[in-house]
Amino acid sequence: MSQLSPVLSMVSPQESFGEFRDNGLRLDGPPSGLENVYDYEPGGHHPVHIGDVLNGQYRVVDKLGVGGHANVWLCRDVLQESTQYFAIKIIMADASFHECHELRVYRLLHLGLAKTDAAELLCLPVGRFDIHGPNGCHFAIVYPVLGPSISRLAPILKWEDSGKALRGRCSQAVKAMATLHSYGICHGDFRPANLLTRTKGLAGLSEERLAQAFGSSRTTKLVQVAAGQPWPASAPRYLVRSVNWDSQVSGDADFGFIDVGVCVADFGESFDANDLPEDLSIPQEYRAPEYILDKRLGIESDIWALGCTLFEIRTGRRLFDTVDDDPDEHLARIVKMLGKFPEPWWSTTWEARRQYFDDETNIDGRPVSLDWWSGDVEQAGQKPARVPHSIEDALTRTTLHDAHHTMSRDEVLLFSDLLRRVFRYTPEKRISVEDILEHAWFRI
Ligand SMILES: Nc1ncnc2c1ncn2[C@@H]1O[C@H](COP(=O)(O)OP(=O)(O)OP(=O)(O)O)[C@@H](O)[C@H]1O
Repeated sequence: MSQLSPVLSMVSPQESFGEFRDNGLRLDGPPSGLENVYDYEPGGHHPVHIGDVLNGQYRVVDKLGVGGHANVWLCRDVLQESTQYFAIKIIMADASFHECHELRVYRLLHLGLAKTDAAELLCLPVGRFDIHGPNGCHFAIVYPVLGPSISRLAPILKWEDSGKALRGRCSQAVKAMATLHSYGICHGDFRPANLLTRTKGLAGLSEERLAQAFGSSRTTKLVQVAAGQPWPASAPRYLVRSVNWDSQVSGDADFGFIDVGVCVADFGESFDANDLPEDLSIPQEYRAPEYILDKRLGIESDIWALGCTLFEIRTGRRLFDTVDDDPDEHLARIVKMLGKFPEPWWSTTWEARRQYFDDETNIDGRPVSLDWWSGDVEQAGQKPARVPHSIEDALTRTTLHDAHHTMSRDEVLLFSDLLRRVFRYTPEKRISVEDILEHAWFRI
């Protein structure tokens, strides 16, 4: 979910209050990978401890992830005789309101997607309940348990032919989007972080065995800044670090609980292709130029994000990596790689263009970048340009020194051909998701 509630949409707690938000607690350890301590207050996260039973049915066994507006807990269904695990996403109280974006996933259920062959490619909810706690009322959505993001697989799995395996994951990603598009739904936030792997072998596994597999004592205590106060009901006694999937794959060919199939999650930004939103919270790197420049969204902007995602899955690198999510730098990187924008974008719409490129192109028709642009030191004659000047160049560079993502010259050419069809500036000329699936790159 990437949507912001009225209260939580404030830029950052620090900026909004002019000082650090403080609930009187601090972590007794490093904060990396943990939710914000100050989000444990009315309107924020529900305080959870390992062993808590949610809704009289789900015992919390571990933590699966931390998002902008929710924590995801690994829970065992205590009402079932056989051991079954679920992922329970508990949304912050201030984000648990009727139009909560997380609930958009139910549109997929209403359309009957759970009954299609493609259902296993989509992370669909299997239940829902509310939690009334000290910080308010929280939506809790029950999902199947998924594994790590697809983009982390290549370095941690020891595939014999990682090229083939990664193209297979790409094909599943395309099929998932093709299914959504065939139902008139755009995902809206299609990117590797929202493409998780499925899991296997969890059903029937004891909690002890699970704890052994993921390791215990991944908690960090919370302590009170001013000692002697009563412990606030709004906060847990400790925060829990999310499961470390790497521990599941450090061994041999057995990938532990990870099933390498792709499952698309997070439909919080999804929209109806016939009822387009004005805004989207997809991160800058995956935004199509027509959205950045014209605020135009549609099936084609989903396909642009899919192209970025395919590149990232296959190469392990971001295609358009920007510093500080700067839209102008992003556009400059796109132009550097794909060429001059059409009018009126080039001369009028993109106001900052003259900070990056000359008006005229060179004799090859390529845009001439201004030499002081920090993203491109080509003209200083010192180091090679840091920004790739074509898709082919990007593919060659990113895979050159990375054993997990090496590509043959033939594959570079075929994959560049596919991506050039994806990254057409005119949205209507962009390749459709069905035609992507037919491309020769998938048949290498
Ligand atoms: N079904 C699931 N199974 C296992 N892990 C999950 C599942 N759903 C989410 N996660 C993990 O929890 C993390 C947080 O989930 P998610 O990104 O959906 O939260 P969010 O608050 O909606 O995020 P944001 O608003 O930042 O996009 C994910 O990055 C993922 O690692």
